[in-house]
Order: sequence, then C-alpha cells, then structure tokens
Amino acid sequence: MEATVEVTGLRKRYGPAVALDGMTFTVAPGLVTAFVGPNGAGKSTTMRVILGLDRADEGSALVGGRWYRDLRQPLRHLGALLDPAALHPARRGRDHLLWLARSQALPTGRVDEVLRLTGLESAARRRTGGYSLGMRQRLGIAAALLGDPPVLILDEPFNGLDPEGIVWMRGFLRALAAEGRAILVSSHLMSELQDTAGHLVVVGRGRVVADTGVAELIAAASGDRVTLRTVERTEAMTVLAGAGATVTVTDRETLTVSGLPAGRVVALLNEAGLPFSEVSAHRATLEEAYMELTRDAVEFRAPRPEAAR
Ligand SMILES: Nc1ncnc2c1ncn2[C@@H]1O[C@H](COP(=O)(O)OP(=O)(O)OP(=O)(O)O)[C@@H](O)[C@H]1O
Repeated sequence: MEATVEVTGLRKRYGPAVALDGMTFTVAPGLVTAFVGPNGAGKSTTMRVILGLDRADEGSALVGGRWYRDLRQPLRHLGALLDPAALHPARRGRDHLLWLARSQALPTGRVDEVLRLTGLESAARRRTGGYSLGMRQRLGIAAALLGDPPVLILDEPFNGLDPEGIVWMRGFLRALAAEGRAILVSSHLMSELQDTAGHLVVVGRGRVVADTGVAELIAAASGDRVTLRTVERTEAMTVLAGAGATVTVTDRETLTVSGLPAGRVVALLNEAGLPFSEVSAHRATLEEAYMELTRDAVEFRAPRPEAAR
C-alpha cells in the first residue's frame, strides 16, 4: 500500500462551532510531518476524521488512496496513538498488545518485537494502571506498530516524556520515517520536533496556514547572518563593510555580519591578517522559525479581552 495520507477540503461543524474549515494537506512517505497550531485549531478532529472516529461534513481523508473504514486489517495500513490513557488499568502491557494482535489476526510474535522496539520489555508484565504517562505513550506506540504499518498518526506523542524519553522518541520517529513510513505527529512544542520533522503543516482555525519543508523554513528564518568574534572589532568592521557587508556590534568582541557567507568572511579576515576566535553561520531553531512564520497570522493571536467577553 502507498504510504500517504491525503486530506482534502475537510469541513466539520459542532453545532455553531467550526472545527474544520477546508483542511487540506498531504503526509508524504519517508518523513515526519509535524502537525502544529494553537489549541482548538482542529488537529485532533482531523486525526479523528482520518481514523474514521468522526465524520466530516465535507471533503475526504484517504490513507493510501482509501478511506480508513474501507481498509481490511487496518492496523496493517495505519497505526495511531490518540489517547494513551485509554487503557484497561488491570490489564498487563503485554496482554493489552496480545489482545489487539489477536483481534486483528496479526502474528502474536510481533508483540515481543514491538515491546523491544519501544523499550518496554521490563515493564511488559506489569499492570498498565501502574504505568507512568511516558510508559503509556511507549505502549501506545507499540500498539500502533503492531501491524508494521506504512502510515503512523501520533497525537502529541511527546506528552509526558522526560528529557531522555524525548530524545528517544525523536530518534525513534526519525528511524521509522527513514524506513519509508509516512508519519504525522501533532505537537504543541516546536522544540520537541527539532531535528525530527522534515515537513511542517501549520494549522489555525480549522485550516492550513502554512505547509512547508523544515529545511527551507529554517534556512529562510536563519537569513544570511554570520556571528564573528574578534578582538580586532573596528578593523574587522572596516574590512567587511568594504566588501559590501552590513555589520552590527553585538557585544564587546562579537559582530553580526549580513550579506556575506561565512566562508567569505573568513577569507577576508585572513587576507587582512585579522585574528578571530569564531565565525559561524546563524541557524534558527525550529521554534524561532515557527514564531516568525506565525507572527503576523491572525489565527495565532490571543483574543483581545473585550473580544473574549
Ligand atoms: N466533540 C466536540 N464537540 C464540540 N466541539 C468540539 C468537539 N471536538 C472538537 N470541538 C471543537 O472543534 C475545534 C477544534 O478542536 P480540536 O480538538 O480538533 O483542536 P486541536 O487543534 O486538536 O486542539 P488542542 O491543541 O487543544 O488539542 C475546537 O473549537 C473544539 O472546541
């Protein structure tokens, strides 16, 4: 099956509230696609519609070209983590997975494999009622992977993870994407998705506000700024400005240079015999890039107090 999700023109209302207002995007194979936006933007509703847990009023959400409800043995096509709390507390972790595997006629040998992949082997025989949120997230991911599906949909998988768990989850998602899977991950914290997401779908008020590759986004937000540390600040400013750069003073020994690549800055300083202890191209974080992208969008502004009343 083709590893893609295609969401086209989804509209949904809950009474007077518009939850989805023409939501359209694609989740491509081989990448983690981050699905981000403020509270109430429509992320969970979109995921529920993809999974057939909610019906849209209009539009389509296709997994490998088909509606989820038309998939036979859906766990083989799509794995999902929606609510890690939705577990029977008295059931042991391994039994939960065995029950799921049997219900979908999946090989039970896969249960121990996914327990190993998610680092849950030692907790597998404990009752899930005693699991931490992080362990429940891992069990949810293990369940999503039972059918070895080409598509994964994960709603806030970083929630409740400690720093070590976040690092593990990032690497795990990268590895799953490198196997060619299409992965959609919703999150509130851009820092969690740093070095993990290859694509970014930003939503606000039920529709897509930006749909962009992460590398291009970070390159655009990074600009062509270079940080230079030198004890010969004045001379360096004269040389670089003479070569067409715009140079501003950041602090006593640091300059910010725009308009020249880092390699050219190094060459010019060497030619002039000026010492330096650092020349580095500025690289924006994903969080900075996201803030810049959404700065002027009305979808992200908090309502004014009088409008909220
Ligand atoms: N079952 C429901 N009944 C009524 N309104 C709902 C229901 N589910 C969602 N909504 C409304 O639809 C809109 C979209 O909600 P949704 O939960 O999809 O957003 P979200 O982006 O997932 O938010 P969050 O980041 O807080 O999880 C919100 O205005 C929400 O209040």
